[in-house]
Amino acid sequence: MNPFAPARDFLDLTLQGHTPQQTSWHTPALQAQWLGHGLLQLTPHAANPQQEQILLSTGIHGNETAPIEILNSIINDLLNGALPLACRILVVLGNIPAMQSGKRFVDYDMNRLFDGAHAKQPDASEARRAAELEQAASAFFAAAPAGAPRRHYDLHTAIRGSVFERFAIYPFIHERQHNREQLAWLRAADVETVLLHSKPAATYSYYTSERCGADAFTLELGKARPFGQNELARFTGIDRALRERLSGHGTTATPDISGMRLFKAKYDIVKHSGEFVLHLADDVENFTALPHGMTIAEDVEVRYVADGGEERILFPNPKVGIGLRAGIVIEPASLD
Ligand SMILES: O=C(O)CCC(=O)N[C@@H](CCC(=O)O)C(=O)O
Ligand SMILES: [Zn+2]
Repeated sequence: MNPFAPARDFLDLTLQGHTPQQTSWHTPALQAQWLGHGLLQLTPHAANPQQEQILLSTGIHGNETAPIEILNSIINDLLNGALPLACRILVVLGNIPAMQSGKRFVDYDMNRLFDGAHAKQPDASEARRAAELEQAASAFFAAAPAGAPRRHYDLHTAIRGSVFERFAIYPFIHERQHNREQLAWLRAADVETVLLHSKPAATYSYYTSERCGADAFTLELGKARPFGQNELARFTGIDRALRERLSGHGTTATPDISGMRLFKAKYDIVKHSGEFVLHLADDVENFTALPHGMTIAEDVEVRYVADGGEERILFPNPKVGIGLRAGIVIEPASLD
């Protein structure tokens, strides 16, 4: 039986904006619960209470389609029994109107609206959805057995190409250590570069890390392309690693993170006004080194100048809204 019929599957149903005829059903291996548009919870019948609780989100930016396709294919395999499920998961397809129109966002970048920031943009269509996604994450983790590890992988692709093709962003954490087992798993997923954020942010991964106690990551898995135009062969590492983790085989007792490239955020380049100018061409890739003394960007009363020769640029984007981050200057780091 296909619970999403006449839609093909969960993604198809979500893009069509339909509600399934049944919102809760069983397969021989699991219970599925459709919790709302783009929200699907799967619980294995034979759950070990100490097993991980994993939130998998994607489509927070509607044009970042490769991870949406990958996650949908994993869901299909869990539902049809081709892939065993060992842990309770919540799947979130984030910005559905933006996915339908192939855009990063409709009114406002959703990944700047979490941790309460939605209250400051009440007119943006994304504000209500960000509040819903916070609530979905909080309810999912609140219902987890005490002591079960909590994870959140927020899957993205980036606007620009990248010197290091795949990378993770580790939200700023308070009074916790960076989780080496998680880093080793990322390495096994071919994600060998990690940016350690240095301050709180209004992103979904910061929200679940800070408010839900999850080991949370924003994963940048390649370059953003429209549905159907992704070279899925470039995403086999994360596909394999997620499948292993969900079926209970992903953890390593002796985490090895040797050879991983670690960076930390030094400061944000902020677009303060319409006068903002970025002195980096459109084809400059993420992680490009910034020579000492180079003017990276200028705005009214501020010049951003590279210092020391070890700095690199991440997410340069002069088209962001005023007041938002137009790039991050990063530098090499080591673990605490
Ligand atoms: O390619 C870009 O310029 C942006 C890619 C992207 O969406 N990145 C995330 C990173 C989130 C974080 O800093 O944790 C974002 O900008 O929301
Ligand atoms: Zn994104």
